[in-house]
Amino acid sequence: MGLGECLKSQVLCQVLISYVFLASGLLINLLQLCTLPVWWLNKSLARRINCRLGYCISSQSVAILDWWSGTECTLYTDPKMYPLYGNENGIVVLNHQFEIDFMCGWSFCDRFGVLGSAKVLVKKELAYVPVIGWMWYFLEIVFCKRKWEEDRITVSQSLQKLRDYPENFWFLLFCEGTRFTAKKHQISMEVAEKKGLPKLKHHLLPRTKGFWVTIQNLRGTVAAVYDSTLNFRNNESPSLSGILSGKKYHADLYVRRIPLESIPEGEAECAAWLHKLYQEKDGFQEQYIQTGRYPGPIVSAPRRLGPLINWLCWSALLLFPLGAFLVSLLSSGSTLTILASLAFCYGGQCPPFKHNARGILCLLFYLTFRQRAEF
Ligand SMILES: CC/C=C\C/C=C\C/C=C\C/C=C\C/C=C\C/C=C\CCC(=O)SCCNC(=O)CCNC(=O)[C@H](O)C(C)(C)COP(=O)(O)OP(=O)(O)OC[C@H]1O[C@@H](n2cnc3c(N)ncnc32)[C@H](O)[C@@H]1OP(=O)(O)O
Ligand SMILES: CCCCCCCC/C=C\CCCCCCCC(=O)OC[C@@H](O)COP(=O)(O)O
Repeated sequence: MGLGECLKSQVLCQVLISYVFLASGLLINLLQLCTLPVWWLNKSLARRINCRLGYCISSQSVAILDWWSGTECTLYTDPKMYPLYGNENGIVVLNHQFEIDFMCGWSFCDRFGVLGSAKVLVKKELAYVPVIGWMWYFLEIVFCKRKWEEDRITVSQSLQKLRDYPENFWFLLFCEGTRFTAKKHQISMEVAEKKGLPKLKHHLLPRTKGFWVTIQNLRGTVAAVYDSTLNFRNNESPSLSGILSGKKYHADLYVRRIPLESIPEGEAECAAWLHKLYQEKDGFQEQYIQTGRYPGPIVSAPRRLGPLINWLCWSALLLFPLGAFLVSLLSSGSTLTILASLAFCYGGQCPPFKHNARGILCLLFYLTFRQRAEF
């Protein structure tokens, strides 16, 4: 193991990264709160400011993925469509299988200049997660309760508000509605059978109502659906903790641009269209598993320096006071205080506390990533 890898695998590094993310995130949340008066004076300006502030948070996750772990993201798409990406509004339909799929999504957003304005339909519970959830509130992210009787009104209202959004945005939809597991797949295929729909091998049966309501409300605002299929090389299942400890993965994303006019308007026709799309997506997944690649050419969408610069600036800003505090602690000369601090910092690496340190570090992520067993 080289020096770089050894450094990245240190729990202390991961604690420092998390500290920078949390401290800067809360500070940015506070700044977002301060933009509230601007909303009443100049809504468009408030939205643009919040895009920049949101970028300061989400691009840290991109920096961890692209620069800290060195994960590579390869794009398969029609080169003729490439100039449109980032220069129009799009609805992204993505498979939901991997723990870090949202990070790869954000990385592609950054590569096309729409990271600050990226939107998504997320479960309401995520709105209460500090930093990310609070940031989303100011970015006008669309929350759903996964109770159609309520969502049909609230989701429509939130989508209508995006019609005069001042920046180009991508609206991400995980139509499967939850992350893929074997058990959920089995239940979902039973539903498919009851509905007389063809079975899918690599996807859950898509939930069609959210897609239909999105198309209906964003028609005229959004130019196309970006049908996107994500996979990782070597059959890897990447994890957030792997990324944090510097493990490099290789993501492949296949994107097809489908003009919105070609999607039927009626609810039943739109649902049938989405089911057909997922059958095609299933075929692309199968092809990837069999051959290690998607149909179509690879186009270059390189990682950008912005996230790295943003991350380094926040790190410098927030690690400096921490370092100054440690120096003052050491120079205090109190043996007891120094020993207590060392025990606090390194205790997490000694058995039986080894996993506790990571446990504390990942508490926030646990709240977010826990899977609902009852689904
Ligand atoms: C160039 C590069 C391109 C792309 C780059 C890629 C991406 C970048 C883009 C943006 C990035 C931005 C942000 C990313 C950041 C973070 C995102 C992170 C995480 C979000 C994760 C989530 O929160 S996912 C959960 C929330 N989302 C959804 O649920 C969406 C899908 N769901 C729906 O649409 C639902 O319809 C609903 C939520 C609107 C309403 O749900 P409800 O359950 O009330 O109704 P349903 O219609 O779904 O259910 C009733 C019908 O479903 C049938 N049924 C029952 N059981 C099942 C089952 N197990 N499977 C399937 N279907 C089932 C039931 O029979 C009913 O059928 P009907 O025929 O009567 O409709
Ligand atoms: C710490 C260093 C910087 C790392 C940056 C990473 C930021 C991560 C912080 C908080 C995470 C918030 C992002 C939310 C994305 C979570 C995706 C998710 O939760 O999917 C669950 C969804 O499928 C449905 O779940 P269930 O059907 O309820 O099961």
